[in-house]
Amino acid sequence: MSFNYHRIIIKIGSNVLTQPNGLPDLKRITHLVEQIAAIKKQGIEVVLVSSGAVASGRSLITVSEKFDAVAARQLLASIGQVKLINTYANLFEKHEMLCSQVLVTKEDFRDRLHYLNIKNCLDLLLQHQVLPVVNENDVVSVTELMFTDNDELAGLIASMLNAQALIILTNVDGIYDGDPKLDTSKVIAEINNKGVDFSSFVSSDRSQFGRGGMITKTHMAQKVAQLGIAVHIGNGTKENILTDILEGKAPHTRFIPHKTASGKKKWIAHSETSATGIVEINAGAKAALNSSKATSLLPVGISKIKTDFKKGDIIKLVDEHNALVGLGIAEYGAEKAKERLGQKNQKALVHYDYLYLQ
Ligand SMILES: Nc1ncnc2c1ncn2[C@@H]1O[C@H](COP(=O)(O)OP(=O)(O)O)[C@@H](O)[C@H]1O
Ligand SMILES: N[C@@H](CCC(=O)OP(=O)(O)O)C(=O)O
Repeated sequence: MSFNYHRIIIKIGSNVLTQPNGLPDLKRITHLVEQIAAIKKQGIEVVLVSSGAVASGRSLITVSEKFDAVAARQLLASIGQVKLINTYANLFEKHEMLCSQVLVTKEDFRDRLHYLNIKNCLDLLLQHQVLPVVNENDVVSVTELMFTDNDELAGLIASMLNAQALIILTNVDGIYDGDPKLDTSKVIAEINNKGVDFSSFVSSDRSQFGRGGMITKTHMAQKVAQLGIAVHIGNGTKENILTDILEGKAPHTRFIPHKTASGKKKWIAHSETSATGIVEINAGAKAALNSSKATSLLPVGISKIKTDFKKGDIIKLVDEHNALVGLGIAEYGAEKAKERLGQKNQKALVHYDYLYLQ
């Protein structure tokens, strides 16, 4: 089955771009650029989220063991990003294409204003037929402010730009139903329903240079597919993988997209770290919100206002075990919410249109 997209996000992991010795694999990067150029020539808009700065840095400098991991990553990424982006610029120039560098940190998405600032810039680049090459800026983003990895960043970009698909290239054929190293394990071709428990067959093992692992990939892929964006996970080391995935020829894992969510819901879905308030909802409200009927969060379903928040803030909805149920925009502040706690016939605290369910 081939796919007819007009805007896609392509994420390439470190292990696809590097040889086993950690040096950049120029032959493979060249082949991937050829494929991306061919896709762009079909009129498909592409944003590339590329790891590999740290890996490129390793090919240029040796870091003494005495430096901690954060400092080493900053040093390697600062040096390596120059080499990485220059490699892309020179290779795309051969196809008469212009690429650009977009380095971001999680902080750049902290509120709607900053989020829209990045969105506007990426939209402008695409309008000018430029290929944005996005990467997390490891030089300035420190541990607590970092994305888990570029999979998370790629999922955010796909949602922000209302892409039809996110293609994630890693060093295995897709998500296996067991340990990928075992012959008995098979690639799962399609994943449809949210809430699949991947922990029974996705291990926390990461590839040699990967940062997030398959667990972060699957969680991000489920969230993005739930927002209405198809997610394809395939093997970036295979010949013609990108064009073959689009033509439905390559074995890989596809997360089937659900109903397309609004732009606002997509933003809310990626705003957990900027949430200020936390409200605990009761079992009845949890069941109602997760039913097929569009339901707002009413005060009658709230059991506790756990933290302060203002009207318009992003708030977390948690259950009695403090597990995240969803995120939403508060229609009024915590004080008013406390006054209305448990009451019937009161205005919704979170309207359905501004509610994202995990
Ligand atoms: N069930 C699974 N299916 C596929 N890969 C898995 C699974 N469980 C763990 N993995 C590991 O996840 C790795 C890919 O994730 P990661 O290291 O983050 O790569 P990348 O650099 O592409 O982001 C694979 O190399 C594999 O070792
Ligand atoms: N900004 C980092 C990204 C690291 C990362 O997410 O790696 P991976 O898990 O291989 O996609 C770099 O360029 O090395």
